[in-house]
Amino acid sequence: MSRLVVVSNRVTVPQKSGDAPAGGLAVALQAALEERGGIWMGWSGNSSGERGPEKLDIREHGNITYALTDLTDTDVEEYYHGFANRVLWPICHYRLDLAEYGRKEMAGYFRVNRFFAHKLAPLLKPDDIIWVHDYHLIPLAAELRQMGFKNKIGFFLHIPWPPADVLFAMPVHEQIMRGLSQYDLVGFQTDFDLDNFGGGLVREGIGERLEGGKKFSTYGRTFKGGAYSISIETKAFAEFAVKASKSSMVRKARQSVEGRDLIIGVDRLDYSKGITQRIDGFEQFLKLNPAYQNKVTYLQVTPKSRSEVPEYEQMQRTVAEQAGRVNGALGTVDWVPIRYVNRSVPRPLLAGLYRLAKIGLVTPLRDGMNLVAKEYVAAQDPEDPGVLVLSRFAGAARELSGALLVNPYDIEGTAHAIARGLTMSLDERKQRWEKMMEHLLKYDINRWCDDFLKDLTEE
Ligand SMILES: O=P(O)(O)OC[C@H]1O[C@H](O[C@H]2O[C@H](CO)[C@@H](O)[C@H](O)[C@H]2O)[C@H](O)[C@@H](O)[C@@H]1O
Ligand SMILES: O=c1ccn([C@@H]2O[C@H](COP(=O)(O)OP(=O)(O)O)[C@@H](O)[C@H]2O)c(=O)[nH]1
Repeated sequence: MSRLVVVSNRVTVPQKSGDAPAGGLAVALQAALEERGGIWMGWSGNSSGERGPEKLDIREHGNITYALTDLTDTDVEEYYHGFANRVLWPICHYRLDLAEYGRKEMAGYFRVNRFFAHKLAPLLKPDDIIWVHDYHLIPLAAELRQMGFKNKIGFFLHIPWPPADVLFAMPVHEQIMRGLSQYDLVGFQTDFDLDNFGGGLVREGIGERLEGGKKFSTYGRTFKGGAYSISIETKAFAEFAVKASKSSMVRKARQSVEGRDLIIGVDRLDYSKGITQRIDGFEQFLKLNPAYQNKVTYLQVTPKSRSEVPEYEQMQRTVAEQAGRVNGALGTVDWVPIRYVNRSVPRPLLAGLYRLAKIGLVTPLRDGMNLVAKEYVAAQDPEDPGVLVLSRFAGAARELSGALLVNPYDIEGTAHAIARGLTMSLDERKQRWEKMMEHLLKYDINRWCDDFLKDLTEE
């Protein structure tokens, strides 16, 4: 069997404590690679004023070889903060208003991709299967092809792909599309994203959809496309949640809510996650349903993310102020309606908290998939499952039809869904949960990985 070489910007080498990293890509790739073994190459997360050592930092853990490279401060500024997170991220999340395009950042993005290709090249063998992940590294295949590599190279985009009119607002959209054409398979989270991609090629007159959208022809190449919904280790996570719910930390959390119903939200501090609209929805719920005042606690776990990017820094203040305002207005001497935790919580504890919560509130304005939604479902007690309130704009909504689907821009709609979830009969909760759990057991992280690699390697 060919060796698998995974490349992504974010690589998280397991710590001694066994803590899983926050961020779905790292969590999912860790699980996928543990099963198969292989190389995982990417950014170490470190940077300095000058280019670091020539050699990659190689670390072995189980059957995974981690190959890490440092970047310079300028690289991080231009490639990661600048182009990836201030142009591609907002555009792909339909936020043209937040895109800050600059030629310097764009050049830095392409430069770092070339740098990654040169770092990766010495590790590669002719029959390696290369699997590149996410928007940071779209031009990587083109760089490798230029260096003469003929390997099968696949690409998976973890975030949404927008419709043509949104994409074309990005001045370098053509270079980006051209970059994607150098892969053998380009995978998206949902059929909607795949459709947007094909639609963009056709609209711009630069390509064709073949075989009903399963293949594309553009820039002189024909390559496959597909939708592969990323997932979790469903069975293991469910077992994990049972164990975690008996831990002292979760016991303490249970005691601290003093018999109130727990509502949980877990998201990186990111404008795409709809946190401010969600808090408005919760406030509205309390106002419309005063009988629930002092009867529910909403726990929002929100680790800091990309804090050097101005929009994220600003959001940190906004959310903290908003939670403070709601607590000030509606809280009482013995009840704090919103518990806002602005740091990362280890996944074992999260699993137990999900199981404790009557409602999982997952309301992004736009999200590639959202693994938190899947984790919440997997963690539930089959005899007394909680209710998932899920944004229709999360990739996960294409699969989790047992959730209460909401439009996150409709604040009252979210408020009503919370009320509906809290009063739902046990029979209906079970029915909805069983449907979702059955799906997640079948379509878990291994299925995602197998399906993608099968399509990449088969002729
Ligand atoms: O690496 P960071 O800049 O700290 O950000 C964390 C990750 O955020 C994004 O995650 C996406 O991937 C998830 C798994 O496929 C998906 O469920 C979620 O909807 C996406 O937002 C980003 O795409 C990753 O590259 C980042 O590592
Ligand atoms: O404090 C936290 C917050 C999140 N996560 C994990 O980070 C991932 C978030 O993935 P998701 O796809 O929901 O969103 P992303 O952050 O990748 O956009 C999930 O596995 C969470 O369990 C975590 O371990 N600790």
